[in-house]
Amino acid sequence: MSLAFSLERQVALSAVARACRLTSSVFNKLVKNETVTKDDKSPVTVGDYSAQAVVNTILSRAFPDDPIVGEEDASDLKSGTSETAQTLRKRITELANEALTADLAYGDVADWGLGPGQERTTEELLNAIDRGNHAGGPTGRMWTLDPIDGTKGFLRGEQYAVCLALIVNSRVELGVMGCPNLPHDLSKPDGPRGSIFVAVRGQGAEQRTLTLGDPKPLQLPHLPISELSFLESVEAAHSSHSFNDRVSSTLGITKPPTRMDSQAKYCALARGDGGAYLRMPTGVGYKEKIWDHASGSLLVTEAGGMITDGRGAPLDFGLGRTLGENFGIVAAGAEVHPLIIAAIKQVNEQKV
Ligand SMILES: Nc1ncnc2c1ncn2[C@@H]1O[C@H](COP(=O)(O)O)[C@@H](O)[C@H]1OP(=O)(O)O
Ligand SMILES: [Mg+2]
Ligand SMILES: [Mg+2]
Ligand SMILES: [Mg+2]
Repeated sequence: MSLAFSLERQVALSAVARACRLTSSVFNKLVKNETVTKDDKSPVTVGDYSAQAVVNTILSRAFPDDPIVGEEDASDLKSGTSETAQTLRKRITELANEALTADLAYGDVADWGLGPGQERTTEELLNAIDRGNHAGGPTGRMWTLDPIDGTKGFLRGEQYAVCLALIVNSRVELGVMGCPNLPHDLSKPDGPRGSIFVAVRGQGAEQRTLTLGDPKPLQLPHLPISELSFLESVEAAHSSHSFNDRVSSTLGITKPPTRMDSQAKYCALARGDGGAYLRMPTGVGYKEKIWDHASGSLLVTEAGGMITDGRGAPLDFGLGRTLGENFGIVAAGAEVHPLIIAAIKQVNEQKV
């Protein structure tokens, strides 16, 4: 008898591993005009588009009936007539095809449309990106993809993650994250780096190499307050650093926060770095997206930790493309999590 979601896990690992090779190689070659600004003022690069094209192409071939909720869409790319738009389309086609046609590697199956000779046309690849336009919702199977989470970190040469999760009836069942720049040891930032993380509900969490070898099970250690350090965003606009400071003081945490872009924070947490991830909104109005938390939330719970919003409510992945009214994120070891929720309440009460 095979384990639940074993095929989905194999496909997702293969897709994320290929996307990570693409994003790592594109970083060194990015040139002017390969990064554009979206309507919400956030950046998107040829790396984000090509990685979404690669992952969606593989998913569509392996699971043709599964909808995908992906961050990027190709409408501007398809309609653009400028020289920049034409260059972007050409680059995305080259990069995605390079990744899709690379030799079969560990776990790959040629039937997924991979390997030499499996080139796609520009139109096919842009349509694959747009397979990510699903609206989400409470029932059925769906994948959610952030092809580059933490694009600002990616552009700085710092942390980012390729994040893919399978949601069934609002519940995350499988999560895979590739972190090409994450140091194996955070205290040695110039040492070896790059890992892929995977979790399946009820089957635990593990860390592997970027070529999917050497699986290591992950278990969140119990860290006393004296050893805790909050994992938080680099970008001050994405989560409130000052609020975290106040929660930290309330809890008696003395270690400085560890700032890191993207869902790499969940990966660091799951393997025992930091001990807690706190993300409180900087203002009203921003709704967290499901692709920004689905894979990370399962990784943390399968490593023995807990995750809720800032008020202690469960994250709701069945409301559409966003987490709806969930307010902030708290992820930590099971012993520390309730203490953080209590400290947040205390800080909020002091404010009024
Ligand atoms: N105002 C905001 N508040 C919270 N998160 C945001 C905000 N704007 C963008 N984000 C998202 O936060 C995530 C990165 O988080 P972090 O700063 O912790 O790395 C990205 O997915 C980013 O979206 P985007 O992918 O569009 O850049
Ligand atoms: Mg992204
Ligand atoms: Mg993101
Ligand atoms: Mg983005």
